[in-house]
Amino acid sequence: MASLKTPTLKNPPLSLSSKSRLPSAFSATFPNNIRFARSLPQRRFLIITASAASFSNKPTVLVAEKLGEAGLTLLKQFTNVDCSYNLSPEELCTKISLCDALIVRSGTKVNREVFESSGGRLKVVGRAGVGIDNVDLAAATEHGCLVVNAPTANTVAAAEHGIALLAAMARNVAQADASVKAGKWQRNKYVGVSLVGKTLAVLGFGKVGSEVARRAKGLGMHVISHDPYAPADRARAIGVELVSFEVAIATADFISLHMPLTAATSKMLNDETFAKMKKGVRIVNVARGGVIDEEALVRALDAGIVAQAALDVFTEEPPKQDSKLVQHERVTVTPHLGASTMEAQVSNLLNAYIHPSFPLRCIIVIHNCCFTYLVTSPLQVLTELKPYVELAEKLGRLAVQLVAGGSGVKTVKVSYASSRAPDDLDTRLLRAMITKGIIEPISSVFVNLVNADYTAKQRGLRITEERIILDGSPESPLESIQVQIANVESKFASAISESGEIKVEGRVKDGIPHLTKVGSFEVDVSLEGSIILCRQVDQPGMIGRVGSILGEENVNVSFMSVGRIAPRKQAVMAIGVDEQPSKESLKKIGEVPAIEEFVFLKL
Ligand SMILES: NC(=O)c1ccc[n+]([C@@H]2O[C@H](COP(=O)([O-])OP(=O)(O)OC[C@H]3O[C@@H](n4cnc5c(N)ncnc54)[C@H](O)[C@@H]3O)[C@@H](O)[C@H]2O)c1
Ligand SMILES: O=C(O)[C@H](O)COP(=O)(O)O
Repeated sequence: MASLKTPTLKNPPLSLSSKSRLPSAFSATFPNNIRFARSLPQRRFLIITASAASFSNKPTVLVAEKLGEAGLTLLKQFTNVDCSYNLSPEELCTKISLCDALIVRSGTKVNREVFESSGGRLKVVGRAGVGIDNVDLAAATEHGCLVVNAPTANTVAAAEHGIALLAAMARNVAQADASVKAGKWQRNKYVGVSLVGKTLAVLGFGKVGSEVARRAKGLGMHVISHDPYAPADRARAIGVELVSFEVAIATADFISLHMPLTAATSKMLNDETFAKMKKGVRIVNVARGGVIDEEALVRALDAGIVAQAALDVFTEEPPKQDSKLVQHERVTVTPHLGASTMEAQVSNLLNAYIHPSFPLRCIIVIHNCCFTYLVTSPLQVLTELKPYVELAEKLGRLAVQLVAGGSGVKTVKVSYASSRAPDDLDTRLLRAMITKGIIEPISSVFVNLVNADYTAKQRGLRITEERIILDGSPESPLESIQVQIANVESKFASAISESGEIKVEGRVKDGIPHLTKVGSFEVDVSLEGSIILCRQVDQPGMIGRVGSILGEENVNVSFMSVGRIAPRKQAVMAIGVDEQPSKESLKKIGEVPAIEEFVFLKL
């Protein structure tokens, strides 16, 4: 990561007209005229190219722990940055309701209370570092909040610290240093052990573990590793043999821990496992304190099973000053310094803000909730889908408002008609938006891609999807989207199709979502503002009568369309209005003799 610098501050923002200079793969226009990004072949990240002026309403980012200055400077161009360190849990909960994003390191507990206190405003938690064990991921998902980390920013720093601790422990550097400073000269007391030829077991052969292994090989150590999920060929490629946990701990002279803290790895080293280790084993932990049962480690040290330990991380941080483990003579400790190099501190925040995925995950998320979802797909696809995303949400909104009572929605069927091959259309985003459209009008839940499926499941809402393959040109991703709600009554009987479900269908025309079918009636009204649907007996003058009722109240009609079964038979009139008509006007519309039913729907 030494190649990561802070050059972006020197690069002028691209002008909005400079599209031709952007590699097409990363050229896209986003809401609020935010334009991202151009790639720099010589660097490994993308640059946010929106100028600060593009952001009319800057979101607020709470930076709760100290980060590199360069990254903060960059962040300040695009957001209002509130750097508030050492907040108490109560202070964090109070502040969070005013923030769109939160950036933390390992010292801040982002628990359920934090998400609950945010009142739905918090859209992204950025973890400037690797470990996300301090963030309640389930609560984040439930509250529709993305959690993003910077998984590679401090890999080398952590690996180097692991090696530093390994060597310092083997040669009693910290203890000898303290002794000399105390005026002693104890050459015999601090005789160390050599690393060369010794067996090192790396537990967790991920990013940090493999870098530690590589470096240990360079020191002449025999390196084995246990990692149930690591590919053996990746280990073999650097001369490391993957072995079982039992073999690893039984044969190692040194053990270095590099797995995440999870339910499965919690207290992985305990009385039972220490008992299976080679007598005199030495242990390094730069992963997470919780992977070791710390009391058991003290017992193993006292029993001589563990000769020495070097620890950068603790179950409780900072550990109690009188902790037996910390005070143990044969234990070397550092205050969670694994990521703390000058280089890693810069790259942490840059990784978090300039990494190809992070601007999309963070800046777009906090600028436009619709684009919360656009984090894992190529930008062109996302740009192309944008009007369909709007259409999907609006159809969901319309369909649920047509349900009598608005509740009891359990079964929704979505049909996507498209000329594209099924593999060519990822409908997750559309499904999430339909879910949002259905759930939000009838609840206080905030729905987005992160929590859509979870929220639907929680509410017992089953959404099935069907693809209708059309012949024709696959230029546009979709011809139409149809949303059907089964087993419910409608407050607008004409919305019930022949097969008994509430049915609405829409299309995108000239980039604008249109409602094109209600029940069995063809209509055509752009989905902007609000809509009045009327069923009437088809006869002259109806458009004029309703139009003048609305006109009297200065309600602007944006669109009108009539769908009928046959001349002079029943028809459905769809009227788009820019303003919400008063109750009186709606009552007057209902009193027009030819109108048999009507409904007002907010988009
Ligand atoms: N001390 C620090 O400042 C510091 C800095 C960076 C990373 N870390 C910590 O180091 C750890 C590793 O980070 P990383 O970036 O290498 O993560 P990583 O995800 O790349 O690697 C973790 C590896 O652990 C493996 N693993 C999971 N369960 C395991 C188990 N039961 N037994 C053995 N291996 C298991 C995974 O398969 C994975 O390969 C994390 O806990 C991280 O938080 C600490
Ligand atoms: O998980 C990590 O990235 C490391 O433990 C570093 O944590 P820090 O950002 O609190 O230094």
